[in-house]
Amino acid sequence: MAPTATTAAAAEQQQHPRKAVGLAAHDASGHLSPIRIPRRSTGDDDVAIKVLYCGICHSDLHTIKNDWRNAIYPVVPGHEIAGVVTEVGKNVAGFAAGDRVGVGCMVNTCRACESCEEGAENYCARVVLTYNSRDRDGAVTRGGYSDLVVADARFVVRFPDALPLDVAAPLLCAGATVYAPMQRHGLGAPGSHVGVIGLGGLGHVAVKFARAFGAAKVTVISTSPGKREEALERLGADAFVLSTDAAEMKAAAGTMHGIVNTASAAASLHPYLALLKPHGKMILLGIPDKPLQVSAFALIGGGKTLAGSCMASISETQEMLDFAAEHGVAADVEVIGAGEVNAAMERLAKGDVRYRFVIDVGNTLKAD
Ligand SMILES: NC(=O)C1=CN([C@@H]2O[C@H](COP(=O)(O)OP(=O)(O)OC[C@H]3O[C@@H](n4cnc5c(N)ncnc54)[C@H](OP(=O)(O)O)[C@@H]3O)[C@@H](O)[C@H]2O)C=CC1
Ligand SMILES: O=C/C=C/c1ccc(O)c(O)c1
Ligand SMILES: [Zn+2]
Ligand SMILES: [Zn+2]
Repeated sequence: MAPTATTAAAAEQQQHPRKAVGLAAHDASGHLSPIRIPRRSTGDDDVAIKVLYCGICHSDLHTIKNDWRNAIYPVVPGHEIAGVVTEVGKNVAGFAAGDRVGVGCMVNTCRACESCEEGAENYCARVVLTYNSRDRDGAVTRGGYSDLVVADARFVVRFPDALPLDVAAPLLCAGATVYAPMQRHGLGAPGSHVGVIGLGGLGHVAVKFARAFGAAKVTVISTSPGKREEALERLGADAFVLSTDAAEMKAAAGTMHGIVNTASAAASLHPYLALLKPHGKMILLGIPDKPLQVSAFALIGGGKTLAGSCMASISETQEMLDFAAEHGVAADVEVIGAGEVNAAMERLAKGDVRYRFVIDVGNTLKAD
């Protein structure tokens, strides 16, 4: 006999006896409201974390609005989770109570496939995302818009002391997601010219990492003229191209060794691919709700590469945090209270954030 909703809930309650408070969306309106969520007891390989901050990634907005048609409601988003360890399981050696730790985009994998074996967990076909995924026990994962998370130690990273948690939380997704492919493909390497499409959460951190890598030139390609001055005066970009300005796009054509594409909405790739030098690479990170189209000539002409990249491995994420601490890279954040999260989502949808909202979970998300 198929389990009913009540038997499934009872089973989850038994497996997950702890109660946490979170923020959940119950439908594609994306409206977030308080919810009590079950959390598992701290297992032998687990780390229990008191959440202090959680970044708001555009993937959170895509998911609660069901842009990708994969929402498992109620969705508790959040995969830029920063906090302190409260308890560790008996097999956990690398973490102790009081440690400053984070959880990013994934909380489990199959641990046996080629990707897992080579430390590329982010490419495991059975990766379990921090939220909106089914874990191996069948429970739906719920993310860091909550006051407590319990995660396997394999998927927990440590914040260097030099990184304050509020500005470091967005590095767990935005930072890791741009750092990993930029390193893998040499984007932003010394002597190179790198372009960044989309000056948002991922984009502004990509500019900072390119600067820190020693890029010869960093160009922001943006739909927002209002971001020009800040990109040039404060974020460290050398040039700013307004993508809606044909003359500016023409002047930049054929000048870039690589481009990091973080656009969150569907846009023709052709004008952007034209910015690449011959044999240039575009790394596609943005996940619009509609498929992208590309003509063969846009890639064949010039021998250009279009490559996707998904999140980052745990080792790449820890390497990125250590690099960021050493080179003074952190996110530009607007810290908000839990009660402001719906207004923040509306602003994020309009690109009205400089450049990452971060929820002050520790001080503002509490059980009634
Ligand atoms: N591949 C992966 O593993 C990951 C993918 N993502 C995805 O990356 C995307 C960006 O995430 P995030 O940085 O948090 O989002 P943000 O909303 O912070 O930034 C996205 C930026 O894209 C630009 N943009 C928006 N619409 C358009 C458009 N029509 N054409 C061109 N540019 C546009 C805007 O920049 P501007 O105003 O300068 O034009 C905007 O600020 C999302 O789709 C997210 O789901 C996120 C993390 C991991
Ligand atoms: O925002 C970070 C993660 C995005 C993402 C990667 C892979 C996948 O299947 C998703 O649903 C989201
Ligand atoms: Zn994300
Ligand atoms: Zn695997």
